[in-house]
Amino acid sequence: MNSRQPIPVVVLTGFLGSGKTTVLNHLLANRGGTRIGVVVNDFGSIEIDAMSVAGQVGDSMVSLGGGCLCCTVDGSELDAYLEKLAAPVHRIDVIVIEASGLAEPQEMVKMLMANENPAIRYGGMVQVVDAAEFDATRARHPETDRHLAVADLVVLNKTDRVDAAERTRIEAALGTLCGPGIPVVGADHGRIDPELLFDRRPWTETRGQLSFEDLLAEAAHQADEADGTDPADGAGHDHERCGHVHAAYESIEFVSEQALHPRRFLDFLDRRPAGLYRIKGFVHFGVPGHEERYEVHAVGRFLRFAPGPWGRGETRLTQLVLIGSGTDGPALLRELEACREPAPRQVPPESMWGVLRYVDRPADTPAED
Ligand SMILES: Nc1nc2c(ncn2[C@@H]2O[C@H](COP(=O)(O)OP(=O)(O)OP(=O)(O)O)[C@@H](O)[C@H]2O)c(=O)[nH]1
Repeated sequence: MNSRQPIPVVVLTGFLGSGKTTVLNHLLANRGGTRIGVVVNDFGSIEIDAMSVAGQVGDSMVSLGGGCLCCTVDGSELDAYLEKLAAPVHRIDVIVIEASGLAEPQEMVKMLMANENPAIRYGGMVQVVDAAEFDATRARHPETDRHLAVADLVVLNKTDRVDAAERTRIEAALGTLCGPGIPVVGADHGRIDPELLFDRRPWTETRGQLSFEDLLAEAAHQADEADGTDPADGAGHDHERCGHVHAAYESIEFVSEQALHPRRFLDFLDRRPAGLYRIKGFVHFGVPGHEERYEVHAVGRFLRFAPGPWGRGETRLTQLVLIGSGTDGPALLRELEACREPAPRQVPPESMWGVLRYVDRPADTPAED
């Protein structure tokens, strides 16, 4: 008999680029001995979020790319993964679902409420809000207010990007938009107290995180046994007709084995159209002295690069996901192709200066708790 309590499933939502992956990585890094099951839902088919989370914790999650979970017709794709994560053998304490930045939170909650698996229970919705983009996001998407009204906890993230008066103004606005008594927690780089989401176990009880390979192997096996369909293939999404926020957005992917020229790429970023709201991914410049993998994030006009090591044996690829509304996808791809550089070793290192202006210096980077 299973005497365990149902495992809470927490939904982490928030508009494109608000900081969901940053919050999730912070929780994973500060989980103590708690075992967290993670479901990451990327909008694009290149799973940048999944890669960013995996890099943080050593591949301990399930990734559902290629569309918003909220459009899954019957929720069975999600149910199958939750069932897998909730199996007693994994001894998971809490499951966190990072929704895509364009997901409809209410739909996700409905799907979880309808789940009849006694091993899990809905554990609440955390909405991440970008303080610097608060007004712009609400203007662009009036649905934001409706999403806030159903949140159980609001994380007002990127407080480092607004001054005290602006923060007070946003907190007051959130106070009226959120349900009565809903906590609004300010955060810089997603650093919230993990206890807000789950009871942290002491490190002495640590049993390690679940391996991604374990999950995939078992999921593939179950899919074979069922009807031969792959639960990770994103089937069932109907972005055109669902009427959700993401129906107005398109996602474009760019992959290049050739390096990108730093100046040409930065020019591309400087000229990016206003409708191209989000860019994320990894860039290979290959310029002498700058051979690292550069993670890039653009959120509205905000731009950051973060250099880091390539994984062992990892192919040096540029992989970008561009998400926008009313953008000309083929033209953007042509512009990116023109950024390719066949001889990066011959590119002078000072060509990187423009990129380096957007790298946070160590003093800017918050220390972990
Ligand atoms: N200045 C500042 N930047 C932040 C903060 N939190 C996150 N960022 C940066 O914002 C960018 C987007 O953060 P993510 O965590 O990837 O956002 P997300 O909500 O997961 O993005 P999507 O999955 O595309 O919706 C990254 O460059 C982060 O480093 C913060 O508190 N302050």
